[in-house]
Amino acid sequence: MTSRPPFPEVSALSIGGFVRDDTPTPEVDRREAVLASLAGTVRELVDAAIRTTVDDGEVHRIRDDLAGLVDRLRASQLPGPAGVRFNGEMRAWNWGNAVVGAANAIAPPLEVVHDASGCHADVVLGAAYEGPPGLVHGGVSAMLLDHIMGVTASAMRRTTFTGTLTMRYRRGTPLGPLRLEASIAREEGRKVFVVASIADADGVTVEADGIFIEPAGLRIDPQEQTSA
Ligand SMILES: CCCCCCCCCCCCCC(=O)SCCNC(=O)CCNC(=O)[C@H](O)C(C)(C)COP(=O)(O)OP(=O)(O)OC[C@H]1O[C@@H](n2cnc3c(N)ncnc32)[C@H](O)[C@@H]1OP(=O)(O)O
Repeated sequence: MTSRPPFPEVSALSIGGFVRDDTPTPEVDRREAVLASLAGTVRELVDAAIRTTVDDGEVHRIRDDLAGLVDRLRASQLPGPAGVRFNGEMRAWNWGNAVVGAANAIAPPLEVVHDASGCHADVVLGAAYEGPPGLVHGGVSAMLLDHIMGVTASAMRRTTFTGTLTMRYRRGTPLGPLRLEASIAREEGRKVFVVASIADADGVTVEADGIFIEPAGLRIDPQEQTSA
């Protein structure tokens, strides 16, 4: 669910940990849309479950119905997490990602947009992300900022890991519509210094700065990856 800037030459990319998978892009797009549709409904389910006031008997009947649906999904499963894959056109997909995964109902999902100064994302956080009453959980704020800062640091041309992440919670972040922004402050060798914020309609609620590091020896030429 991340918008893509123009691709650099494949040989210029550093994609440690990604798995080369030569599924054609139209097929990736088709399957992603199918799984996103399911995740959207599951996300609705999570919100509905949190906020339901139906009686106990109805809750138990719904639970039993859902257990049957889980069994149907379990009929064919990946052996582990979804991972991150990319094909020869550098179409990347990370359907299980906690923040942007198309198949992950836990992900809001964040739709990260690359812009002239870095990245931004508009998101609406509902009851599933609550910490203090009516406010976003501080760990959720950190998770979303970590992701958009990592995407900003990687700039779709290198792999960076979060080294240090510092948060300043200036005031409570209300559930509802929010805007995240991130930009690169400076770079020193393999270290990328990123600043970011979350804002509501009244201004910034959380500020973050982080050091994202391109690990030594993690540069992997995607041409050398075997199809999986
Ligand atoms: C097409 C491509 C698209 C890609 C899109 C991807 C988007 C993904 C978005 C995902 C977003 C989500 C993102 C996530 O969730 S990433 C998941 C959370 N992060 C981790 O799991 C990272 C775990 N740690 C490590 O892997 C290593 O320790 C790292 C990689 C961090 C460094 O290990 P490495 O062995 O390489 O380091 P080095 O010892 O050679 O030191 C190198 C320099 O760095 C300095 N340093 C070291 N550690 C830290 C530190 N903790 N803070 C500050 N600075 C540190 C050090 O002093 C030195 O500086 P200098 O002396 O040179 O000045």
